[in-house]
Amino acid sequence: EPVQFCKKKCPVEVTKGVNGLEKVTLTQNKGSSVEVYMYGAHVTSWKNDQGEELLFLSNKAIFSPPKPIRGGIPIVFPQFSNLGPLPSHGFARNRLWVRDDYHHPDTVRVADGVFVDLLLKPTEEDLKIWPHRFEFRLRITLTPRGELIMASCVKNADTDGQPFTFTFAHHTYLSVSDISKVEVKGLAKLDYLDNLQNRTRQTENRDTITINSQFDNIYLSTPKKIEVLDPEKKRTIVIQKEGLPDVVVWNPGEEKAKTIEDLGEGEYKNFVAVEAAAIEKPVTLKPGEEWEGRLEFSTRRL
Ligand SMILES: O=P(O)(O)OC[C@H]1O[C@H](O)[C@H](O)[C@@H](O)[C@@H]1O
Repeated sequence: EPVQFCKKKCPVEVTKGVNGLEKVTLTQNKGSSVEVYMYGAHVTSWKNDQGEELLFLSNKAIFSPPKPIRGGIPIVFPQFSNLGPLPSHGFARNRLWVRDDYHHPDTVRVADGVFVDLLLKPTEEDLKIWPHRFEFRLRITLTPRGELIMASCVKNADTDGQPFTFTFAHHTYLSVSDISKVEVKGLAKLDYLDNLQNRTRQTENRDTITINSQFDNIYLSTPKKIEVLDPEKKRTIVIQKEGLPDVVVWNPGEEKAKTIEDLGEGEYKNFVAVEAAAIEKPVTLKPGEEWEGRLEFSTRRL
């Protein structure tokens, strides 16, 4: 008989998820929860105090390594898209991360709440395609008020080696009732790179972004706060970030969605990817140096 520590539901539970993949569930008393797969350090679910799911997860998501999981919050590291020699979006999203409960870098800000600490280090195989001894620490916190916080710390652990350079994104699939009604606020007047036009630089002239077809822009040097309004669900998802200057806004639209095998029919309507990122100015770390990023999600009634 295992010793029972928690009389109530354990705030941090490790169970087997889809296909037996290890999953960590964080819960708070008021009913909020977060689910994280060790495969990819991939958050697949976040529910607020009202028990509403805020993240989109495809009905056809494939939980089978090395396929990345379609939906939730994939970690894009050390390369965004095809901006380098690695496979698109790097490899962190299709590696098995480990629990890192005993090493808390002082530099990562601790918030009140339940959290899990995850770690990714390169295998010998990884070093063949990206020859840099990095340590990626990720603390995923669920606050007492049901907010989700992702705190990242990347270290160049190759103490007598070379500097390395990376790009990064939290590829967040936010759940929305209808993509054509969603409003993204906080990106007015900013320059962006249009991924659909060879990343040519343009300027956003709208105050509020609405999406009616395939959309794939990298907004540059964005403010710390971005809001995603869902009028049908009468709620706003608030994104606050530090160390992540860029924001990718992506939706494949109807035609492109049909070519994505792990996306169900019509499911493109039910998400908008709003990705806090560091892309335009890649991050370079000398041996021993660390980089930090912080992302916080909360909800508000409209
Ligand atoms: O299908 P994936 O490799 O997960 O990439 C999905 C999408 O990620 C980002 O949002 C890029 O800006 C898009 O160009 C890409 O299509």
